[in-house]
Amino acid sequence: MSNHPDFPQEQQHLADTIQAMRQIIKDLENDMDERVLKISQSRSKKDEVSAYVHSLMKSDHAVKASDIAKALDSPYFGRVDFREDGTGDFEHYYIGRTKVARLDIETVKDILVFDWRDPVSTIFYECQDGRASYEVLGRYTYTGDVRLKRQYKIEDSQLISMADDNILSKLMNRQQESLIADPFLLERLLKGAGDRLKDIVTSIRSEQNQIIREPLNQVTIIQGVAGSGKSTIGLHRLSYLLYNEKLNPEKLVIIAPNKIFLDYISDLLPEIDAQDVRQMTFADLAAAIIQFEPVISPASADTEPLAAMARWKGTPEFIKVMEIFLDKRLEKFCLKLNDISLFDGQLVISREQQLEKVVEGASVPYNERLRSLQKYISFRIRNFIEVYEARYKRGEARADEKTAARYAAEGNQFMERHIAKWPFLELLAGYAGLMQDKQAWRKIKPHGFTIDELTAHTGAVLAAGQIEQDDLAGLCYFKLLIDGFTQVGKFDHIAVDEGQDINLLEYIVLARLSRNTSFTIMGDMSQAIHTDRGLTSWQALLKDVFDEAKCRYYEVNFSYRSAKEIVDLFNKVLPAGRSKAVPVYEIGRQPVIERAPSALAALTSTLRTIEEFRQLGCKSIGILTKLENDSLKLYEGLRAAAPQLDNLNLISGNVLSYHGGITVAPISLAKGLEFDGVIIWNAADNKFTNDPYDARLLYVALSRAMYYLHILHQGRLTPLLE
Ligand SMILES: Nc1ncnc2c1ncn2[C@@H]1O[C@H](COP(=O)(O)OP(=O)(O)OP(=O)(O)O)[C@@H](O)[C@H]1O
Repeated sequence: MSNHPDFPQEQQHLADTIQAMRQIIKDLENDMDERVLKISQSRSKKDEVSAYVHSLMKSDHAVKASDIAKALDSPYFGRVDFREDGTGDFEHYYIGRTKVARLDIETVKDILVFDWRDPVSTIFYECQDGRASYEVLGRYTYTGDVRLKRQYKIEDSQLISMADDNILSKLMNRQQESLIADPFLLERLLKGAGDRLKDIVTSIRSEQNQIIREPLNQVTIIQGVAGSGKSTIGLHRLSYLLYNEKLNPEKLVIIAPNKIFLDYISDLLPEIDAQDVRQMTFADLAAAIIQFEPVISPASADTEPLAAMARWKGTPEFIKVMEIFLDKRLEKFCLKLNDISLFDGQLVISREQQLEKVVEGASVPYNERLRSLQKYISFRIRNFIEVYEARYKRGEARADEKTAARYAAEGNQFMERHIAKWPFLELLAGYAGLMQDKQAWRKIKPHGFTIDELTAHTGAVLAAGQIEQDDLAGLCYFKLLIDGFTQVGKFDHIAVDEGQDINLLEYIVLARLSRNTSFTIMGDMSQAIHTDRGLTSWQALLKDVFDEAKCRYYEVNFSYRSAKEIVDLFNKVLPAGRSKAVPVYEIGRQPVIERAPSALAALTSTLRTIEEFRQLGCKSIGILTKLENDSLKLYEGLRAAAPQLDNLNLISGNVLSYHGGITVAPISLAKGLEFDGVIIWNAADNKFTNDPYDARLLYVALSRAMYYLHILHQGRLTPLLE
């Protein structure tokens, strides 16, 4: 690539750019010095507005100077030559991670490098067969010819290599032989998993670019096969939205399945300027809503009828029960309301007046209704006493000090006694009460469990001071109905990863926290491996939660993670009717399937394979088991058999961070992660039957591997792989 005929020219361009960048940094620094002077001059003239503007500009320039300085090593990675229809010459646009522009921008030539998130950069990512267009502010569209698309590898301010026009879209038409010929992408894909998810700014594909640049205020759903870059695209989209919509990162949140996954994506966020975006699991969010850290019951609902109950608790039907419960309670309260007569009959608050206060407003929370009546009564009483006191102080004949004191005491006493009997609801007690109110459940016709089973089970867990994972959404919604979401502000955008594992009620809670129903939801229905929670289909989500929202649904089927040999294998275990993954590169080594006559033999083979993978250059190795217990035993077995193994880590439910190296993990917790090499600990037929649940679990396991896969089975091999 360095023998490209334009190489010397590009070297010169790079040198010129770097020199210009240094000059811009100097100009920015000079400008900052001048601003310091101007700030103090403005202050001495008591012109705080000017001082404020100068200090804003100063900090803005400080950030720019630091960003440009960081970009000196590698100012850009791409270039496109574009001529808008109806205009004269082709313009060269250089694309990098940071915008580099002179202080005064008079023409486009003053922008030396465009940020990858700028509208024009779309040409670089999406140019198809010599034509491209880009949109600015969602209103202006520029269309034209693309003469050249060029990629660069620049390190330490030196041009290492370059290549022209390798557009995946051309290859996409050749589905049969869809392997990518783009050397830059190939190099990137062969780089290995490393410890954390990586940014793909330099190699975003056309179909990914479209998703990243979807408008803010809509529900964007990305359904994609394993390794298709859903998490990566979703996070780049956040970066794009922050940059273009000028959002406050604190108002963006990523909801991910567990802490391990959050740790796994943590390195990528600063790379794409999204480090301040909030990151939490649904349980974290629930704790913020209900305002205490719940003790989650360790028992899992993986057997029927517990799983069926847990599934049901994630449906909108549960809301109906809560509403009936609260409506009835409010109705009962209203029935008990009577005219209030105080102060020798001089103050009467009629039942109708009180009722009006209680039923006022459409979606006022239950406790708030009571509180508003309380405030109203208290106001009327205070008002009466104040007016009476004023009358007596003015010396009016029919008012005296003694009566004023008596009225004040009567008012206070009344408020205390009267309100004490009101049925205000505390969250947990109220939720427990819901489980005891048979009337509220009357209309529910459950499948796979009885209402008595559900209410007794949930009541017992609550009585033990615990909460089940599957009650969190219900508790949040109950909180909404009784107090509202007063403590958690609304988010400008919510990104949900592994979105298939979030149930409808959880989505309903999230939707109530979203300012403009602005979501990016990434997931894969083929990876729905929880029997007790999650979605049954994206259609159900669109219909039951987002029926009134603007929605955009994407399917991505290219698998960028795994080599063709691995993709071919995991495609085999996918249940019929599911979209197959399309591989984009191959490695030339088939996965190995090995029968181990005993657990000891499997352990020996695991150690041998680890060594072999290391020889092949694997930095990260995953050893995956079906169950968490198996992982624990295997980890201990490996520790005992090979104490010298360095960086051997176990992932279990209470582990919060991911360390890379050799990871022993149950498949459910390895979801979302990837490894250079994967060993499946036991793919025997008694572990993975023909059941669709087992098929999905195995699919997740196999698709964690980038290059190498070794499948052990103790006993007969699972029919899924035969
Ligand atoms: N355009 C791209 N250029 C380079 N690498 C890419 C690109 N798109 C995706 N990848 C790589 O593909 C791998 C899989 O990406 P990611 O983990 O985001 O996929 P996913 O769809 O969320 O996977 P899963 O659902 O299986 O967890 C990552 O290593 C990512 O860096």
